[in-house]
Amino acid sequence: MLTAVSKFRNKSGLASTTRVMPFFLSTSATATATPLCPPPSPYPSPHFRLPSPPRRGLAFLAASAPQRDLFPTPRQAMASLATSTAAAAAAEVTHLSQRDAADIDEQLMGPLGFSVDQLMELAGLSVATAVAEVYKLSEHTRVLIICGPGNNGGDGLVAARHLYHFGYKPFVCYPKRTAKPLYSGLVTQLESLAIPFVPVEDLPQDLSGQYDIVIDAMFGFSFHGTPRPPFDDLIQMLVSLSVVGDSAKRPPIVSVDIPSGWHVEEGDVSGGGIKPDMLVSLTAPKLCAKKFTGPHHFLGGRFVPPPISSKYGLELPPYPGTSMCVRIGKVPSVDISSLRENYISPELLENQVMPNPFDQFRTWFDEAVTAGLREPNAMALTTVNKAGKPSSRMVLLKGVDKQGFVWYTNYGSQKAHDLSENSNAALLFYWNEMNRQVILPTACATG
Ligand SMILES: NC(=O)C1=CN([C@@H]2O[C@H](COP(=O)(O)OP(=O)(O)OC[C@H]3O[C@@H](n4cnc5c(N)ncnc54)[C@H](O)[C@@H]3O)[C@@H](O)[C@H]2O)[C@H](O)CC1
Ligand SMILES: [K+]
Repeated sequence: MLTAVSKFRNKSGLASTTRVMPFFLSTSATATATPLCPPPSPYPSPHFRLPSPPRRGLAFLAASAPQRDLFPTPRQAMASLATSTAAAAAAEVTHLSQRDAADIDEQLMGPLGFSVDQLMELAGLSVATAVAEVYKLSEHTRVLIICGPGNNGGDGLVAARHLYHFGYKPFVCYPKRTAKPLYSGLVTQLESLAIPFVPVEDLPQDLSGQYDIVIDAMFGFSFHGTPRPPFDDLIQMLVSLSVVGDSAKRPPIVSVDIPSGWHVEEGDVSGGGIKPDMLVSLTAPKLCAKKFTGPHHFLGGRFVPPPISSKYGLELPPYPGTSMCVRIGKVPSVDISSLRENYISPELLENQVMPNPFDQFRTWFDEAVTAGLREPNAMALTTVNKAGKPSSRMVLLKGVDKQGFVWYTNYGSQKAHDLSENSNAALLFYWNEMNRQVILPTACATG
């Protein structure tokens, strides 16, 4: 049986999970022999040696499990997770003094041939991507960016532009504009996107009602002394915001490079400063970042060339893939019950589904591939042994035709063993980005 399912909201606004179009089709016309599933021609016959899966408790599967059908040990799987998130312990990461941060800046923009515009663009992009990684657009749309007079403020202006293009709705408070072409150009770019510039006096004393994120781009590593007006009041506004008890009821504060007002090396000396929820350190964390206790610490500014790394002995986590930011420190524990998604996909009605379930599957599958989903052929396979004990794992679809869905396994695997005892199995494709899933409770055939 093939069941096509799409998550949707019905017209009454009530969330509904299924408007089901069930199809019945046999994937087991030739189901006979055991043990099962050597792959049918023309597919090659892969044979993987598998260690026995753990018999009790959780099986930790590495992300590559679908391809290789491996059961890594929990320790291996956790190591893989740690690498992929590059969750380097903060203590192992180099923290820069104020002097070294300024020196590095000078060298980048001197002998190493960078321009300030370039570095600022990359810094601002890092901030925007880190924010988007943590605060999903669906729940945090309105972003207030408070920009200071120097390059930290410039990073904020650049981040505002990128956030706009990511779909957020930025508002910029930029009270002390610097009369240099770089800054006026950034302002013109934001004006051309109709991004509102909010005067300080128009900001509500309590920012909670109007904004979903507040980005603090007031001061970076050149800050010294105590903040002068109007930044003293702006910082106080963020201090009041950060003392609101329930962090879910107020906009999170994201500080760019340094929590504004903090001593660049000593941190929040008075104890009465901003307590950001997120810090995006640029190039390398400054010494004050050791005092940061919020849940999200990221590194951005993916432009450090080897001469700088070696001269300053920089120990920095690797950036994953093509990402412009990387998390530093441990991943915060999540309240699972608070995770939710508002599905706003179009309805799926029975009369919109193709009469032939294989055609419907093929259409959806091709759409998933075209949309660039990662491993759209990954599917959960559930088998049941003769004692009725079910087990699931991810495998890769290797073919589909009117006879059914094909995947490979070897005779020694647990799934092969289960299927030799009990031909009942289920397949589930889940294409999250498209709000679609396809469920196939079925019987399995030998290939
Ligand atoms: N290499 C990098 O990592 C890059 C980092 N970038 C960002 O640039 C800032 C540092 O920029 P800089 O212009 O040197 O300094 P600030 O933005 O921190 O601010 C200087 C600005 O602030 C005024 N100021 C200083 N103290 C006070 C005070 N007590 N009250 C009021 N005003 C004060 C000062 O007069 C200046 O006008 C770094 O942190 C990164 O965010 C680059 O964008 C890219 C390269
Ligand atoms: K800042």
